[in-house]
Order: sequence, then structure tokens, then C-alpha cells
Amino acid sequence: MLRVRPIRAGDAGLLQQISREAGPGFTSLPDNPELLNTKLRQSIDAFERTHEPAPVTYLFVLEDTETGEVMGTSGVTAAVGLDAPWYHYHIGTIVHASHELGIYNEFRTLYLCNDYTGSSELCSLFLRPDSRGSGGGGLLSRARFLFMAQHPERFADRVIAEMRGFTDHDDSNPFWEGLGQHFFSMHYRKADFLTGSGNKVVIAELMPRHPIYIHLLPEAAQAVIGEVHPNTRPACQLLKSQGFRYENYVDIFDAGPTLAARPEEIHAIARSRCVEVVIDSTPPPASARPFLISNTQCEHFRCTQARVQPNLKRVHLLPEVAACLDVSAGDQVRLVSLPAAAGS
Ligand SMILES: CC(C)(COP(=O)(O)OP(=O)(O)OC[C@H]1O[C@@H](n2cnc3c(N)ncnc32)[C@H](O)[C@@H]1OP(=O)(O)O)[C@@H](O)C(=O)NCCC(=O)NCCSC(=O)CCC(=O)O
Ligand SMILES: NC(=[NH2+])NCCC[C@H](N)C(=O)O
Repeated sequence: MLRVRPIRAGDAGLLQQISREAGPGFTSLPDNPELLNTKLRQSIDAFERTHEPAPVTYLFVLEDTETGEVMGTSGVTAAVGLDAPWYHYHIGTIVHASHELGIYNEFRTLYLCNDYTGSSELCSLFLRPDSRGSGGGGLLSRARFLFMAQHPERFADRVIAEMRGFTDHDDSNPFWEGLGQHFFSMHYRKADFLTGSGNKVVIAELMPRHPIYIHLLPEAAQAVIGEVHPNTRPACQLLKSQGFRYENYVDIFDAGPTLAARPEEIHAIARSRCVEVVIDSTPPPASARPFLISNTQCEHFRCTQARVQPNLKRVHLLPEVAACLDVSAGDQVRLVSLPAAAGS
């Protein structure tokens, strides 16, 4: 069975492999073994010791319980912008009009801002390419919501996700070429790496702070504002189907869109509930529907998908599903129903 669990020291190799495979724009996992090991250690520490919305990242992995193979990651930072400013461009409107001359013009502008300060941020969603298209990506993405529903005191009252922006075949980004490049004379790949290595603030301080009129940017730069990387469309779709929306905030380097939602608007958080486990070897009835199910632990968090038919108080789990979740009869599990296509 596939399950999501917190990352452990033994998963260092997977993190490194993913950071190499993901390429530029996957800012949160830069290709640098030392930085990745620090992220891994901080995540282990966060599960064990942090109890409030602090600038710590919880990292999860997708594991095949039969083979022990790990094939993907996802993460959530409990609160961003509390130790260093967290920047976005907000797309606004400025009107220039002269009644006298009969001229009226609306211009779209980019405003540098810190509006998402203090939010929780979903990040680091990646499934190894040969495992895609079979439901693992959905499990990795949504498992975080059951964790957040179970441990709400650790997270903020707004959740965001910065979607990776568009890149050309040569790994360049037209928005960066049209704007950031003028202030740094550095390839997007390098600026992106510096950002992921914790230098985002240094870079941001060198970015223009005054509103930028979008129509003065090169057309290629304008065209990718709010556009996601083609490989990131499934990640975007997974969040939109959970209630996330684009509020006209984009990344200051590659103009990728940021999605946002309140926890109570996120379907898997708002609709999930806890029930008691009954272990039962009888196969579930044909009418059983796919559910996302997790245990209620923190550092021993486990989450999987299975067809079940819970009532208000209890759910019958096959022994292998209970083993996958590390739960026994009488324990509580948290569950929420999935779209029919997601849990096969
Ligand atoms: C994102 C994942 C993990 C998703 O895994 P899979 O590709 O297996 O997903 P899937 O199950 O096939 O599809 C998930 C949902 O997307 C839909 N879908 C598939 N292809 C699509 C496309 N081209 N355009 C729009 N929607 C698409 C499917 O119908 C399904 O929707 P339904 O469920 O509605 O049927 C993977 O694609 C990946 O590793 N991508 C490359 C890395 C990346 O760019 N990661 C995001 C970085 S941005 C980030 O990390 C922040 C966001 C975050 O952390 O969540
Ligand atoms: N616009 C961006 N490149 N933002 C960073 C997006 C990448 C993604 N959120 C990550 O976890 O790495």
C-alpha cells in the first residue's frame, strides 16, 4: 500500500535525488546536500518539538509499504515571513484619466508587498516521474490537510502555496529576463538557487520597490505573469479542487501564481472527522467509497487511501489498512471522502 509519513534521517538520498530531478523553480529543495540535510533535521525536530505556528517546515514522504521504497515528498511550513520578510507582487490597477481630454486608461501594476506574512505555506510537492498519474501525487498533497486538521494549533489561519512559474526549454524565465535580470545580471537558475538557499531577502532588497506598470514590460514577460510551469499543473489542480484560489499575488522572481485559502475553506480539513477503528477482515462492500484516512499521531503520523464505509462513530478497516496506518482496534482515525477517481 502507499502511505504518507514524516520524513526520517534515512530519506536523505530521496531528497537529494528529487532536488536534482526537479530542476530550477523548485525553490524549496535546492540541489545542495548540506542545505537538504539541514531541512531534513529541522523537519524531524519540528514534528517532535514545535507546537505553534513557527518558521519550521514539516516534510512528508510517500512510501510503498511492501517494498519500503520512497518516491515523493510534500511539505508545509507552519508560518512564513516571521524571521525574514516574505515578498510577493500584488497585481493591482491604477487608473489615469482626464475628463477634460476625454482620456481614460486602466493600467495593471505590480506592487511589492508582504501581505501573506504569517501564513502557513504548502511546499515541496514532488513525485518521481515514473510514479506519476496513479494517485500518489494526490495522496502526498492531501495528506498534509489531515495532519493540519489534527494539529491546528501548529498552523496559521491562512494557507498559501507558491506555484512554480513558467520556464522555457533552456530553464530561463521570461519574467525574470524582463524584470529581475536588469537588477542582478544573473541567470534565473542562479537567482533561484540563491533564493532556495535562504538568500531571498538579499535579492528582494535589490528588487524595484515602486509599482511597476505591467504594460511597460516585454511582452514575453507579461505573458507569463500568473502562469504555472507545465509540470506543476496537476499540483495546482489538486489545490484548486480543495478550495484554493488565486488572489492576484505572484512570485517576485518568476511571476508564478500564489494560491490561498483559509483552513476552514479547505475541503479535506473542513469535512474530515474522527471515528473509532474496528479491525475486520471482511472485504468492504461494493458500495464502499474511497476515503483519505490518517492516524491521529504527530511524529508517527501515517496517511493512506482506502475504500471504506464509515458510520458516524466507527470505521471497519482491513488488517493491512490498519497496519499501514499503525492503528489498533479502538484507536481513532481521521477520515474524509475522496473524489471517486482519486482513491482506486
Ligand atoms: C504535482 C505532482 C506530485 C502530482 O502528481 P501526479 O502527476 O501523479 O498527479 P495526478 O494524480 O496525475 O493528477 C493530479 C490532478 O491533476 C490533474 N491534472 C493532471 N494533469 C493536468 C494538467 N496538465 N492540467 C491540469 N490538471 C491536470 C489530474 O486530473 C488530477 O486531478 P483530479 O484529482 O481533480 O482528478 C507531480 O505532477 C509532480 O511531481 N510534478 C512536478 C513537480 C512540481 O512541479 N511540483 C509542484 C511544485 S509547487 C509546490 O510544491 C507548491 C504546491 C504544493 O506543495 O502543493
Ligand atoms: N514561484 C516560485 N518559483 N516559487 C517557488 C515555487 C516552488 C514550490 N512552491 C516549492 O516548494 O519549491
